[in-house]
Amino acid sequence: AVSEIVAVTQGDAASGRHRNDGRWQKMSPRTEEVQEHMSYVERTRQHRWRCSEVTFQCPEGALCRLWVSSITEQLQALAGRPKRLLVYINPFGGKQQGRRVYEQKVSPLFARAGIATHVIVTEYANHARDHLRTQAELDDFDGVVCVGGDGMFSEVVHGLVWRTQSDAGVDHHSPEAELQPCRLRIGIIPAGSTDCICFATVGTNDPVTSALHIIVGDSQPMDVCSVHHNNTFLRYSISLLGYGFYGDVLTDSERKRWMGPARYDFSGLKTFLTHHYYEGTVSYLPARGIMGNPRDRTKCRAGCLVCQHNGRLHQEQRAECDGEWRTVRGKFLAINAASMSCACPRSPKGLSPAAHLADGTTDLILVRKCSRLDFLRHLLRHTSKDDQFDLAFVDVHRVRRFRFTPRYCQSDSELELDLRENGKRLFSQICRDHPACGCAPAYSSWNCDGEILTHTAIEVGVHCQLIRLFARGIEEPAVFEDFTNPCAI
Ligand SMILES: Nc1ncnc2c1ncn2[C@@H]1O[C@H](COP(=O)(O)OP(=O)(O)OP(=O)(O)O)[C@@H](O)[C@H]1O
Repeated sequence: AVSEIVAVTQGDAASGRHRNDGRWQKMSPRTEEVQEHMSYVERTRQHRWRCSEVTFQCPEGALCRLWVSSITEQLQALAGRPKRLLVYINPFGGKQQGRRVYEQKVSPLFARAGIATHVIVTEYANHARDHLRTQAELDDFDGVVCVGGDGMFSEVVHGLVWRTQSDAGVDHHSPEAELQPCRLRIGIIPAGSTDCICFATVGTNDPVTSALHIIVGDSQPMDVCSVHHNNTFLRYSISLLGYGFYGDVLTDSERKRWMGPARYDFSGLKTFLTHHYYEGTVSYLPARGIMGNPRDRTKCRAGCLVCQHNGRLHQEQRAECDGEWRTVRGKFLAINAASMSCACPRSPKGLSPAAHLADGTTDLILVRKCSRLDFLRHLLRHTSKDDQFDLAFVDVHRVRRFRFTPRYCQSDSELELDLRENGKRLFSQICRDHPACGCAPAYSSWNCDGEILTHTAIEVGVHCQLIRLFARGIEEPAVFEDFTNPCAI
């Protein structure tokens, strides 16, 4: 298909650039012949794309020129293809190969496709975010590309969403604000350590594949959650918000950066053994009248009908967003909000296998206090074919908004009521206020896409299809279905 051609150029058979390996090459080379070189997308294993080349021999220069100009015209008429890109490279992401990856694998492809670039190598954390917020001349570009990992992608999302709201005069602090969708698409050239967003939107973390998705002008809408505390904006989340287990794992692993990637397994095991639970109140607004539910076993894939249908509903019936809030109080080992499946090679099914990238909802998973053994059963089901939500102490709800208040933040009158209901709680409350006594801490932290939030009492709203990526979703159903890896939790 024309849409998967990268570029065509005219060569000269006599120039020494003559290639004899084109699959459709029919004519015997003659010195007066001219050649047309065509580069195109070829699919290989595991969602990887390659840029392959075919050479056509043409006996007449005029005919060849006609071919080249006609195909080039068709390529230029493809509306979604970017012509000018703003590129941010994190030289320190992952294995610190961002610069090399871009220069050797990506930049030559962009040049071949006739894409002009403005490249900025970041000098400090949040450089890309701050540049996008204030200085970047966004009108000059068709997209923003980040070379790095999920942290770098998050920076670009924060910069671009902030700038879009600021330009449109939207107050992003208000949890109820209707945010403006971003005009520019975002491309991710994976050069991080986890590349979770690439796995979710492309199916692999291969720089050439991502570059080709950018060149052909793919577009994958994505929801973004905004996280607030007391009507103040805290952060955006694209993949996972986790309190309790995943918050504690992150807090502990941050203290052990010197261990390298092994720190996640170490902190995971330690947090599991510690088995802390946290009291609090979760309120949520269920997503009503939409297609799909968290346990229907459908997977979000390229051209996802659930995302298309629910995205349309969201656009047409904004009133649906007002419904009845529900409240759950209790002791939780984990509270997770998964805005996408969060599947990656380490966790083949992900936290919520049927979650969607762009349906305007997040899957709120509540794991209530249970025994260590039961919690282990729940965790192990993330790597098996069994339903991880089919357990008495686990609830999952597809929601549009939610709030969490840890118990120590509850109002005095609520605490008093609790104390009257159960005198024993007085002792536990005293312990919480005096952690020196060695009992369990009263509160955990929120893990927001790998960053620790500064507040525990939060309000979260999902913004349907707020951003678009240069991606198309995973093309086939089978991906990372390797349930043999016991570490994949
Ligand atoms: N020049 C820089 N110096 C220091 N830190 C930077 C610089 N540029 C970006 N950063 C920060 O580095 C952090 C990590 O980068 P990145 O996400 O690219 O890699 P990673 O953490 O190894 O991968 P992943 O996020 O996929 O695990 C980001 O949060 C980003 O804000």
